[in-house]
Amino acid sequence: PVSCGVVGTAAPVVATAEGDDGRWFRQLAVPQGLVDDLVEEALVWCSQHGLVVGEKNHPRSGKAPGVGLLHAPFALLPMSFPKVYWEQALELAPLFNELVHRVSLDGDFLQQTLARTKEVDPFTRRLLDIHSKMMELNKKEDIQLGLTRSDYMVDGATDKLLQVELNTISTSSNGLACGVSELHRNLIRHHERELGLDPASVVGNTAITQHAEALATAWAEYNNQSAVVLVVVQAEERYMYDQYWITVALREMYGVTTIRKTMAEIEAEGDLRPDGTLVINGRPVAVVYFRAGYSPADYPSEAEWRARLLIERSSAIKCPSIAHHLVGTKKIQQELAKEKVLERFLDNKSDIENVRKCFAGLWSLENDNIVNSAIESPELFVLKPQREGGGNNIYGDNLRETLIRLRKDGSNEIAAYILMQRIFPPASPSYLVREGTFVRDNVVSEFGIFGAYLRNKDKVIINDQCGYLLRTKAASLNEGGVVAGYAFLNSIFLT
Ligand SMILES: Nc1ncnc2c1ncn2[C@@H]1O[C@H](COP(=O)(O)OP(=O)(O)O)[C@@H](O)[C@H]1O
Ligand SMILES: N[C@H](CCC(=O)N[C@@H](CS)C(=O)NCCC(=O)O)C(=O)O
Ligand SMILES: [Mg+2]
Repeated sequence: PVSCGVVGTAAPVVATAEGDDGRWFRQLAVPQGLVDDLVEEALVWCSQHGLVVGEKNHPRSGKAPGVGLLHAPFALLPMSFPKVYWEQALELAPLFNELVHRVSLDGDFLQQTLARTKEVDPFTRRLLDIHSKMMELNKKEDIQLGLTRSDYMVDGATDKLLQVELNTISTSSNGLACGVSELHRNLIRHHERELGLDPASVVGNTAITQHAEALATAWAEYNNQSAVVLVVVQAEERYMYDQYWITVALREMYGVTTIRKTMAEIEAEGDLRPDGTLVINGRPVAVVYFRAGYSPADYPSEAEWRARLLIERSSAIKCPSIAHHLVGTKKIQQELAKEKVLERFLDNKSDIENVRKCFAGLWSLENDNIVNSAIESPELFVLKPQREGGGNNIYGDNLRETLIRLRKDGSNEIAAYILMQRIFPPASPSYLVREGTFVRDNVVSEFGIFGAYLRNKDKVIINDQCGYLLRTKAASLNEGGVVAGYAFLNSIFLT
């Protein structure tokens, strides 16, 4: 293993990503002769149970449901996952929910921390402008709904569970994640003897029911029986089936109506009543559930920014509010990792310790020692812009060249990025299925716990974990993400 003289934090000793050092993280073993049958059964199951995405080559698969379907990418069988990490992540969920809420209340902290980024990153600036307008209006959000997801990787060198990021907007795969654990249970049930695992060992996923419950409870808090839940979506959405799992459950379990609108449609069809009610074509909106709006691509014109401002100014419950959205930026993640900052937002010492324990190395580019280390050993770091949705990070030689360019230019563009310690999870062989065929590859996994936080003034109505997401990808890949096209949906059985 290579250690690097990274100053200012425990030197991350790098475990090799090659070879099978999976230790406790292993796909359930499957007799070689059974693989083809399992793949065929799994593909049939996906088709019959809506574990599907829109097929990217089909012209209308992102426009109309039921058109151009393809099974979602999945790992053939579940991954063993040590109970100790599962329990640690569960315990952290309500702490991160509370942290997000507390930080979202400190408008000055958000504005100051992002002030440098604002100068060089137009997207973050537009979000901050809406946030500062709300501060000028002294806009209070009595009812707050946060549907978060905290993503982790186990660092192979230290066996520590380290947070990759905290998502506060459009946390997705909450629908499909449930499907893949059902798929695995089904396969194991039909081959229990050959696979030697009790199907009940596959950890059930409560993400659909708990997200629906949180949205329905927020809708009830708004207390207008004729109001709807507005789902903000992209015009082209091949992940719509993940979203429909939540909105269909909302209707079937709670009788709550949802409407799907793009930001452009909201600008064209939306209005504010004098009492602040947001109406879309005359229908009052209780909750705005953002499944878009997290990326510059979601704001192709000023119309979309006007829609975001209209929503923010309204009395609708925003999931998330602009403040909650900003808390989820990578810059804030990096700031919260600085000494003594958590103490500003959390009271309980052991809570603070538990949160801090899962932080990986996180630095701004003003830290010359770290930038030098990263130029010297770029493979030990990840360079991150303030972007969400997967596929945005910079690695390896590109990371080194970017840092050298930024240093040479002496530009304040450095404030658009953060540097993060690269985490090397233990790798192990696994069968992965995409577009009807399987490959066997050495893989690493990223484990996310969804969180739901609902508060009405001082009353905390929900503060809980609400299901999980395991994403598995080839160990040779830098980037991750299912929508971004790198990772496969997976499930776990505890060991
Ligand atoms: N510190 C890290 N170490 C290893 N891989 C990382 C790290 N940070 C991000 N990644 C990889 O990049 C992917 C995207 O990074 P992330 O910070 O989650 O950005 P996004 O908000 O776009 O999802 C992650 O899913 C993971 O696969
Ligand atoms: N199309 C949008 C996708 C929204 C989206 O990319 N969300 C990010 C956090 S911002 C995320 O949670 N990604 C987990 C699944 C993955 O790995 O791709 C939607 O369906 O809402
Ligand atoms: Mg991510």
